[in-house]
Amino acid sequence: MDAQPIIQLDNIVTRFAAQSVHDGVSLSVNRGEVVALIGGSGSGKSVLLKELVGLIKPTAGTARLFGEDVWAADSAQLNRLRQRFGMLFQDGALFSSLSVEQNVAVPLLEYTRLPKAECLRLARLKLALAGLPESTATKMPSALSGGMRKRVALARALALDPELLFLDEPTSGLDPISARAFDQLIRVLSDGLGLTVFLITHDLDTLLSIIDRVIVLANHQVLADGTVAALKKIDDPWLRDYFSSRSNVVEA
Ligand SMILES: Nc1ncnc2c1ncn2[C@@H]1O[C@H](COP(=O)(O)OP(=O)(O)OP(=O)(O)O)[C@@H](O)[C@H]1O
Repeated sequence: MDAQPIIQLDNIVTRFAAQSVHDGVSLSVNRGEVVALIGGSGSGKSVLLKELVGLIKPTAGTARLFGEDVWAADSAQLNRLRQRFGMLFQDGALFSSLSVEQNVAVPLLEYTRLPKAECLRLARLKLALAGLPESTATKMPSALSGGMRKRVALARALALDPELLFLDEPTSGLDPISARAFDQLIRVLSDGLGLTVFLITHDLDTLLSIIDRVIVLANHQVLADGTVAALKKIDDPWLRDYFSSRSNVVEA
């Protein structure tokens, strides 16, 4: 195992005008871990993810990926970093005017010098990795179910063989069976490819089935960091509410 964390946030402070979102958030994720970030609506989970991938600049503190300070990196360094992680946005963010295989080929065309035919061939391999049948490759995203579109977005996030995957609410909008199948796919990919996964979720089933560690954001800071079993023992009102409002799932 790499001694250096793959993700490291130190003392992140985020303010939007008078609104304080983060006030000294520190956390780290090691290679091969599957870690979930949870917290109430508006607690700053998505903003933290955006700060990590170079989309929103924190007011203070450092965000490191693979040991490199994201916000001190020049554009060439940032480009290299971007090729080492994949990101699955909440809505999938597929290009509606491109076919499924063309969507998955976008990062390959952008970041490699491979000929287009080779990019499309690799795209079809990634679609298979994401559990999609060959017949989906030439379809348009609008012809697929929500679960299949998520898998296409996952295939695209895997296009450049990333070491790290960011997922923003991967199971939102999926029926329970598709959600569990998607969870298992993430775990299989993490175990099989040694992928490090950092995801935002509200889905307790995801936490219970595939997550190694959970980090809780509340009151602008990290409230807790540990396994689900450890978190359930913490005497905190937010955590108590979180688990009790979902107790039927926990018992099941
Ligand atoms: N670009 C922005 N400019 C100003 N305020 C923002 C911006 N992005 C997010 N915010 C604010 O920061 C706060 C945290 O937002 P964020 O989307 O990170 O919450 P979240 O924890 O992901 O919530 P949810 O679970 O509902 O998705 C919110 O109050 C939001 O309105």
